[in-house]
Amino acid sequence: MALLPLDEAQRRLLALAAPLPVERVDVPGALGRYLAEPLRARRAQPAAHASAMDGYAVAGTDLAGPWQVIGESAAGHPFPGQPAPGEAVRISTGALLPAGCDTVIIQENTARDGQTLRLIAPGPAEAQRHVRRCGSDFARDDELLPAGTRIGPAQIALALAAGHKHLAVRRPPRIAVIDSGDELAADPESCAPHQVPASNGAMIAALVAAIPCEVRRIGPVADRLEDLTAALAQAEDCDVVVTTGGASVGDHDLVRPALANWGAELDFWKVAIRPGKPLMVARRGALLAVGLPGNPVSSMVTAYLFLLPLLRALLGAAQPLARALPFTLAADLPPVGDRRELVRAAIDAEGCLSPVRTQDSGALGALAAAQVLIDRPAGAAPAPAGETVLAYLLENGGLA
Ligand SMILES: Nc1nc2c(c(=O)[nH]1)N[C@H]1C(S)=C(S)[C@@H](COP(=O)(O)OP(=O)(O)OC[C@H]3O[C@@H](n4cnc5c(N)ncnc54)[C@H](O)[C@@H]3O)O[C@H]1N2
Ligand code: MOO
Repeated sequence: MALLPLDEAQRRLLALAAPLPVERVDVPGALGRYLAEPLRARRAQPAAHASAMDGYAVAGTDLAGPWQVIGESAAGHPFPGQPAPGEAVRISTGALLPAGCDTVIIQENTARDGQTLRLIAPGPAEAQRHVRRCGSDFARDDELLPAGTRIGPAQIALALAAGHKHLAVRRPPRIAVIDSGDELAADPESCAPHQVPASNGAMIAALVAAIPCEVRRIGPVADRLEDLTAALAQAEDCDVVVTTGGASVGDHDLVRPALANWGAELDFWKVAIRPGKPLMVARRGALLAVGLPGNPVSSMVTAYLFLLPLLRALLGAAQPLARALPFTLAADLPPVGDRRELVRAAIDAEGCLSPVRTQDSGALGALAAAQVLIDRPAGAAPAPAGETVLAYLLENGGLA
């Protein structure tokens, strides 16, 4: 099977991902999900002209003073009357402007003696200053966010401010993560020399924690066709099953035959990237299987490039793929071979990138020192320090 270019492999995977059913959840509970429909404003914000500062509300046609202070408009307690020329109303930040007022003079620019208020500012007061006009943040019926937008802290506040108690979002995907390999020890404190502590499953579960989903961990499972098939069968009620290891061409690499044994149909296998070449994707009805390579760095990189976008797509994200950002190189990079390379790198104090000490796909010590993946095209010439490169942020699943 020919190696697929990364873009094409991602496209093929995302084409298999139908967004999950819609449910309505309370607004704070929608954190990390994606809007299933556009967010419209059910009210205007501010709902009336409001003050942006603490001071005095006056009419824009009555700016010279002095004024008589005839009352107060506090947040939640509007002033009921309408000041006449020569009158002002004490006002606090966020409070509504009294009728007939369109200007706030900040209190630092005034002196008050009893109810008499004077300007002490060097210049004249300016009409319409320090006022948040009705609807200046948003107007009623405005489309505030398109469907497919991720709901973060600001979007939660916006939805509440726009008058929503609930939001329509997609239900979180259920995923099963299977560690497989005879060499894997479940207990890292009791690991014989011929064994390796199972770490990929926990790493993948931690990586997807940035995205709302239910994770079931399975294994470690032995390198036996029937064991692996039985492990896959345990994931039948899930939306996605993820395996790590056994994805390559060795005699004990059984994920492909186990997927076939279980009735899953292979969609593609092997992508032209380093690390992560043996990635495979299969489907069994609506259930998608993502076979990650066993090498820990390959597992992490392919989970980042394929599994996270898949979960976002199932949640209805408009932009499921991570976005790469430009960075300056602090060190030279070697040329790239015939597979697109995801170079593990650290961000220095100046915000520039240096590759970590080894790019070995088994080197977890080096992976743990990396904060980004530099995206290097296949066949690229050496890149000298100072050059701009594109890189994906690893933290929290990156910027999508
Ligand atoms: N003749 C060839 N050999 C290999 C090729 C190839 O094209 N031809 N591809 C290489 C590449 S690239 C990769 S990546 C690896 C991936 O192989 P597998 O997916 O079959 O992974 P395993 O052989 O099962 O394990 C590799 C390595 O990773 C460790 N591992 C596996 N699972 C876990 C886990 N859950 N937690 C921690 N560590 C794990 C395992 O012990 C091995 O050391 O194949 C190359 N070979
Ligand atoms: O692709 Mo493998 O992941 O080069 O080590």
